[in-house]
Amino acid sequence: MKKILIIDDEVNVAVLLSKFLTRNGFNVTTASSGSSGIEHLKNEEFDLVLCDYRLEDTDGREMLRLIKTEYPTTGVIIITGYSDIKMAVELIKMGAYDYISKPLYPDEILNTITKAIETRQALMEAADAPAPVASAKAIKKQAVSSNDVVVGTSRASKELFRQIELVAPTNYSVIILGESGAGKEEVAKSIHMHSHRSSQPFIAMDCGSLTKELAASEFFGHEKGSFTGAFATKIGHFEMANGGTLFLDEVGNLSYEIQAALLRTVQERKVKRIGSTKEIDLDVRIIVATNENLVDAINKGRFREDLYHRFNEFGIYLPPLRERGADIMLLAEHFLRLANQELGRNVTQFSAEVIECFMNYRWPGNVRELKNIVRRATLISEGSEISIKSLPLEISNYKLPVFDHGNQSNYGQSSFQQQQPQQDRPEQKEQRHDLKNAALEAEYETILRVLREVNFNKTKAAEILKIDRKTLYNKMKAINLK
Ligand SMILES: Nc1ncnc2c1ncn2[C@@H]1O[C@H](COP(=O)(O)OP(=O)(O)OP(=O)(O)O)[C@@H](O)[C@H]1O
Repeated sequence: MKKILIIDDEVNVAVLLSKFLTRNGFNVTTASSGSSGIEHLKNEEFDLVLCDYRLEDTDGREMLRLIKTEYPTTGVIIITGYSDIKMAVELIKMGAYDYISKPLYPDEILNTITKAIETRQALMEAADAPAPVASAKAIKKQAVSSNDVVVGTSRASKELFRQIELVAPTNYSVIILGESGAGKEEVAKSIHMHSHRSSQPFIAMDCGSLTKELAASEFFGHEKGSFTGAFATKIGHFEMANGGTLFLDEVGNLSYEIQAALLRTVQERKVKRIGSTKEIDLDVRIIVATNENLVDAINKGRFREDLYHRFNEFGIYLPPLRERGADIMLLAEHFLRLANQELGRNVTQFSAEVIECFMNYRWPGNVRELKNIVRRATLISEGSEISIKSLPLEISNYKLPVFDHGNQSNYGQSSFQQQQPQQDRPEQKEQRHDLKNAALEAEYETILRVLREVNFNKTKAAEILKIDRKTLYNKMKAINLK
């Protein structure tokens, strides 16, 4: 069970947070002052410290400095009031994993904590087992990295990493094209990690979940009182990424107006917070990702051609997982190691049948789907090997596509017939009847089913599930689908 230390002198906040996190499976200790927090840290090891910025006997900056020096592997998240956001950005640069602003929202807290713990795990694992993962040194250098990156051995991956190495040291803007879940954000992080900006921030924005109203303020920030609801000054993502890299995911979803404002900012290399007259100089490298061909979006009048050319100084195509043969098992083994660590299991291998299934399956959700399948299989496996019984039926029953007129395998042809799932196996039925997790399990299954139906297109999935994209995004993160 992951251990969290909450340091907050507002006892009500600490108690509420502690109850919430305990309900969500964490082992929580609270401290009402900086000094008692330090005592706890001396006595036991914590995965994460949640520390309020304003403490009576010290402050978040001092606590962070101390924790990073004495307990460098412990993650730190700072809790701030609205007016402390600028300070929070500096704290992140000093090594805090993230900050959470008050008022605190459960979804946000849980997501941030989960990511922070994943990062810690990834860093510790990188230190233990460097190959075939990118070197521990490279990963540690990029404090923003949330995962180890497996460098594939397939021809497609070798070409991909050649391109990453080629473009990383330059200041070129890059467009990464690839299916959902193929690892576009990981590619962006790798470019950042291999660039001279690696010690500076890497800021990722999911443009798909931005509403029109929010977008400008998220990109450019705003001054307190500049519009109704602007209760405090907000730093925009451009400003946060200054000196480093700004990664815009699903950039094709941005509205036309925001595209115009983006173009101006990129051309002028200056940003002004909404409601401010002060221009701030920018030195930001932009990397964008898309799962649709932006040229089609231009032809349909949804994407500005001038902005496209600004972004397209270098283009990288990230092939889908099904075209990256040898990488599949390399990634699967990596995710097995992560899952063992996370779940405290000792599953050491995949059965031959599982390997065959993995190599044949289409992986519409790409690396994200593989990660998720391996994690679930590790959880429900009883022995030291992942057997075919631990896979969902749509994967274990997946057969190689065949020609209509024969049974010769012909993967990727349009004339294939996919075999229908067989009856549920009794073992799987039993495993599903765990009442405690029934609601979560049902939500998980529904989200996963819908995502599969729409080839992991989050916008379409959110529409079908009748939730907004941001909520879907948060739920995917909470159940480890992101
Ligand atoms: N080479 C890799 N090594 C390790 N993990 C990877 C690799 N590629 C992808 N992943 C993992 O797979 C998941 C999906 O990757 P990522 O978020 O980068 O995909 P994406 O293409 O940006 O997805 P989306 O289009 O939905 O935003 C993440 O959990 C990521 O850590």
